[in-house]
Amino acid sequence: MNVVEVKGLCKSLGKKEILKNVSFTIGEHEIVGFIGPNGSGKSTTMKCLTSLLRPDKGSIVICGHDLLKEREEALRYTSALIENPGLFPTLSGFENLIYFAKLRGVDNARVEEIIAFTKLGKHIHKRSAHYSLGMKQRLGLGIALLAKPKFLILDEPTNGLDPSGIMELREELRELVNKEGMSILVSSHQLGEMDKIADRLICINNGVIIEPPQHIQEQHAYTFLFHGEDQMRAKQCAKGLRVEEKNKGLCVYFHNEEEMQVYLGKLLKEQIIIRDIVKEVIDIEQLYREMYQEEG
Ligand SMILES: Nc1ncnc2c1ncn2[C@@H]1O[C@H](COP(=O)(O)OP(=O)(O)OP(=O)(O)O)[C@@H](O)[C@H]1O
Repeated sequence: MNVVEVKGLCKSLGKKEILKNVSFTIGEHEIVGFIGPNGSGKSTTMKCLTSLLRPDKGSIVICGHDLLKEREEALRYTSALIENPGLFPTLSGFENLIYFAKLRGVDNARVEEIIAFTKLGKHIHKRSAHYSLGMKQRLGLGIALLAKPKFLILDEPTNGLDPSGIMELREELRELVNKEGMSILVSSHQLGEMDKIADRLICINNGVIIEPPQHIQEQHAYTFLFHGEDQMRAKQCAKGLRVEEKNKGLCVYFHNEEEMQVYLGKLLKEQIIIRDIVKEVIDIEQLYREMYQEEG
């Protein structure tokens, strides 16, 4: 079942058409990266999903509830962190949490769980005005999670985070999906980061959803080295996959690990011996530039 179904979303702000017939779905337990250049319509889409903006046309269904017709039901399953976490700077992290917990009718046990999640330790009792951006983000995320949403929206959560903060966020999001069964839509214009965080990407440019090129979807590439004629036989085993013959061997692109397992199984069956395997690094940033230059 899809957690989110967006169909034919259109939104103009002033005289400008910002979203042009935007449609996509998000499945259960998925982390979906929402990428696009500055001003492409990511925040506008997210604001429509949280009911901060009303679309001119189209429909949004969250956990089976139509956001335009059954707003309360649909939003009961949704939580969002859009732009800066809206914290009260003079209150401590703990007081901020208690305030939002009361507002949402959340019990103390859940507050304790969220305090542990934020990993703020003794800082939880310090004024949030003194927190670093990473600490504010963690507290903001904690507040968004208080009511155990099924669908979490994060608008550029990596903004201002250093590489270790980004790595931590990645692990936290994966944990939320695995332990709390959440689906997450996370936006960024940093494709490199999104590529690591998300299971799948939705790309937007100029208010229009565009297909990521095939090579972005093939996120695993390995170069295999074989003896003599084995390379030709290995190529025949790769029917349906993209392959490139290189001086050093045969580079094969896979969409996921399972596809690679199937390929390795075929090599084994054909008794083709692999001399070496090298994981290729796909220059995702370069692909991104090409993609938006082509579209723009
Ligand atoms: N209130 C408004 N009135 C008119 N135009 C607006 C308004 N808010 C946003 N826009 C325009 O809508 C377009 C899309 O903005 P949006 O914030 O959705 O993009 P974004 O993809 O989230 O960009 P960024 O990555 O910079 O956050 C931009 O061209 C922006 O200038």
